Amino acid sequence: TGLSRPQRILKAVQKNATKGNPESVIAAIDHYCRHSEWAMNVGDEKGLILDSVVTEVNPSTALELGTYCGYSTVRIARLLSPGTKLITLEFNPDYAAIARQIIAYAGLQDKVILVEGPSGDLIPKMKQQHGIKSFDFVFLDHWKDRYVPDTKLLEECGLLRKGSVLLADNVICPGTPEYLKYVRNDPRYESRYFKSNLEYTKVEDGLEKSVFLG
Ligand SMILES: CCc1ncnc2c1ncn2[C@@H]1O[C@H](/C=C/CNC(=O)c2cc(-c3ccc(F)cc3)cc(O)c2O)[C@@H](O)[C@H]1O
Ligand SMILES: [Mg+2]
Repeated sequence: TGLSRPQRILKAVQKNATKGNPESVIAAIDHYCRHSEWAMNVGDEKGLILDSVVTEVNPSTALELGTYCGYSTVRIARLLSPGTKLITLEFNPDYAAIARQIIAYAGLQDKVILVEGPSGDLIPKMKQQHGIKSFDFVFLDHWKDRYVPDTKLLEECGLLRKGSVLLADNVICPGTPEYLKYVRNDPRYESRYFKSNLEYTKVEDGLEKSVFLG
């Protein structure tokens, strides 16, 4: 049945981007997904908000839930200071295989640890497997009904500290009503909504930035 969408995205990167140049990888994916076929990357518009939050936090430890093709993985990893790593969790082995190639094409393989498996199983192993004390920054972009359980799991595992920043994609479209209620009503979080548009469309979507107050 031919190539999968992630495989077609990888081909667009190999055809149009320059090896070792993350900006060109990002541009190649955005051009392909805007002009050829839509895909659920955070995209260029919300990507600028992601960039600004990552730059502001300048995390020593960062976690991404839901790698997909690695588009936001590349966006985040390209901004990290030397010696810091992004851990990204992906349970679909086919997507993980494509993402590894896209991350490597961008030359960012040394800044990214892609772990295959469901986040619910992997989060409790972060301390022991990767020597993580806590995460300075977490990007949530996986199944939308997993945002609340995984946030609670991060709290329970002691992986959030005073000042940890959670940034959640798609809080309007497809929407994460339970998550918005959770982070906006819980006094341990200071939340703010960044209005934007669903990737490659004019439909409203946005990112919710929530600072854990400890
Ligand atoms: C088990 C926990 C767990 N552990 C580890 N990896 C996990 C996981 N749960 C999921 N994954 C992986 O993450 C990615 C899924 C991401 C899910 N994202 C959207 O559904 C989405 C949809 C739209 C949209 C679609 C259609 C529309 F019409 C409008 C908007 C736009 C967006 O930006 C979106 O992010 C895949 O790689 C999964 O394999
Ligand atoms: Mg998303």
